Amino acid sequence: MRRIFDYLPHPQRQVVVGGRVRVPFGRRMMVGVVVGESDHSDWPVEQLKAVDEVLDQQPIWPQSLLDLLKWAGRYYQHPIGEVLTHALPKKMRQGEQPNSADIEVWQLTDAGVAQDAQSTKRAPKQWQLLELLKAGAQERATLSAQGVTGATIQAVAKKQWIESAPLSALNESLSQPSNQPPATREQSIAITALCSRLQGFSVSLLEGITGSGKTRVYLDVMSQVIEQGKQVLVLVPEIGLTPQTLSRFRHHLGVRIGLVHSGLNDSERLAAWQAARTGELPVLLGTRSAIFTPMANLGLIVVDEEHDGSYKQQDGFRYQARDLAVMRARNEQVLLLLGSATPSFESLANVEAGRYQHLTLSERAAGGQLPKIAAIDMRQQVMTGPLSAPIVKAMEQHLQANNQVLVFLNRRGFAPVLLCHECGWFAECHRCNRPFTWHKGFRRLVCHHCQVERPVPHQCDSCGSTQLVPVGQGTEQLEEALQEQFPDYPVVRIDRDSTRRKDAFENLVADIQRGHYRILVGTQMLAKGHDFVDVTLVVIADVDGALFSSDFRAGERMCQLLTQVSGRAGRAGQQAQVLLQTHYPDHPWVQQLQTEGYQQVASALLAERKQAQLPPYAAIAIIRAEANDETKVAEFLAAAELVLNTAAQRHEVIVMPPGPCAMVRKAGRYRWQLVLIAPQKAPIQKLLTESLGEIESSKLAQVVRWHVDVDPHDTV
Ligand SMILES: Nc1ncnc2c1ncn2[C@@H]1O[C@H](COP(=O)(O)OP(=O)(O)OP(=O)(O)O)[C@@H](O)[C@H]1O
Ligand SMILES: [Zn+2]
Repeated sequence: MRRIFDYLPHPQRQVVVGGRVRVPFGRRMMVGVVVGESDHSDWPVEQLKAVDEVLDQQPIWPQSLLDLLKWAGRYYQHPIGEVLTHALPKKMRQGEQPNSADIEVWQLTDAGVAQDAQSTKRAPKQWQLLELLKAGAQERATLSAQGVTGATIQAVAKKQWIESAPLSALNESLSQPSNQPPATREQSIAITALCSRLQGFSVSLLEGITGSGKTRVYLDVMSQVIEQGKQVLVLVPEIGLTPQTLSRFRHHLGVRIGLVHSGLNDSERLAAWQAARTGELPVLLGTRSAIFTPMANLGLIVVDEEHDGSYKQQDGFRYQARDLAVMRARNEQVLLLLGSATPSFESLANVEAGRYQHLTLSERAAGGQLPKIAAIDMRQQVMTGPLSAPIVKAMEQHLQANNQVLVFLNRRGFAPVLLCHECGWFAECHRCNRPFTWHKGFRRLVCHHCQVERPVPHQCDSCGSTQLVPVGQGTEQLEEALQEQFPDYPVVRIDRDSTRRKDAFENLVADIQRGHYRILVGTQMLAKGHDFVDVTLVVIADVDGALFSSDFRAGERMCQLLTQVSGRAGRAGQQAQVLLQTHYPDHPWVQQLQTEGYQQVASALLAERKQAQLPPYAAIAIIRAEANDETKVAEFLAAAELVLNTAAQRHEVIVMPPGPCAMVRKAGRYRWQLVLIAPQKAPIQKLLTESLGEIESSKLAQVVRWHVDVDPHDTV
């Protein structure tokens, strides 16, 4: 609900703003957060109920963070109650008291120290755990981020090779920061520039080409902040929290690092939150939602891969964590460091406008040149397998030289369409009107839009023929074909399907690092952020579909993705190559990426945005609605349009007439949207604030599902 509720104070105890209380709500008792005090209410005082129990003597959030949360609720047009709930660990929402003693720490016993690889030969996971603990005690949360499951811990504990340890063991186990190679000249310049800005608020964009050693810059600046006794908050993309990232941070900084990731249980989440909040935790490393963690003594925020789409929450409270980081750094008067090889156009525009400091790393830290992309014109190739002859030949060369080859294809499954050879019928999801993807390994057809599954048919639904053939290829098919073509070189596939099991992703990445595989096939999960030092050839199997997207951000996204994928090659300074298969070698993006770097392509595309008056040179918000009945959706948005058009703020905002989304039907519901555009963000915010109450109170608002998306990532 887009509102707050009034209560009378507790009869005896002091109620604090920003603290939790237990209150009667309807027939239940609920945990609530006090957002303010007032000496009057719009309700008659006899109708007001009193706070039943005061749960916190102190505010849970510092005032600055509570202000940020309130601001976020207003800016993203999301009910403050849900915003505050979103920002709290589950146990806090349930009314529990924070307790940092819940941290589970494990260390080796004497018997554990005595084990060797031989004694755990049949249990490699157990051996991995023993090896990890050799350097000293570790938290369960850090172990799970490195791919160790609870089951493995239990099994090894049962053998009495490990035991739980006090929190103090953790600090003893932290090694002295290890010696690092000297920073490069460009890294030193960036480090000095950043360290001179550690007082007060500012934003710096570190634009460093792939492999230029941005992490090294973060770590050196972080050490300085930690030395001053302050805390650092580091945000990484959803798939960026790998064992490798964690171990780099641990070794370089030599301090305890708190983690916020999806593998944590509720107690661990609460423990990390509390340790950050009290200031005892020097570094908190987490994904999107970590931006809401209170920190007693914040000195720096780092957002790695700041362009990454996973910083935007795509349901419920649709915030952008990078943008909130800017507000948070301002509220708490600290430096915000944004890093990327392919900065978002929003950040580039802020640099252009003089709002952000711009630092660049233009050379690879380990030497060597950034590989250039070379397009292979598919129209002239005779195809015998998924990859064209020049690519197969290049792969052979790189594999024979004992290097790894990465093959990128952003399409999961075996084939995107299963077609009847006799009549042309194809298996289609009736809830989305889109073809099913055939997953050969799971023996299922899966709709990639609504996740619904069905068994693979043996016969055509229409003519009964048994001649069903796959059309197009996904990573599963590519993996199979490559393994056949290169039987001597082990192939691994990394995508959402091959990493479904909880620890699978961490383990596969670790195995790639150890050189267990020579050919790596995968989607963007494989393409971003990893430092695979043996990869010397990157093959981009297919981009043609991405060239036809109607979203105005399609060009930006494609250039970012291709630059990031290409950047996995030659990171240890070797000669490296990137080959791209396309039927459209003359397409301007493909052309530009071959001859120029991301910077040039970005500035050309930014100029187009400016001319077309699209973000980042304009602001957009979308109201989306969906329902089983299409007329209801259309009616609801038409009514919303009317409300928006009669509102006082209307003149600065263009209200586009409602229309169907590009994918008009999904999971059985029809989807329409209404787009608002204005030269600035403020008028849109004012207009929405003024109008949403009325839009929400209409009858149709209860019938259709709808939401507001401010600064949407997807606009079609
Ligand atoms: N000063 C240095 N001297 C030698 N090697 C370095 C130095 N700094 C970083 N490296 C090495 O260079 C490689 C690339 O560094 P890093 O992964 O930090 O790059 P990055 O800028 O984050 O790249 P990307 O954007 O592609 O993820 C790593 O193997 C790292 O160990
Ligand atoms: Zn579907």
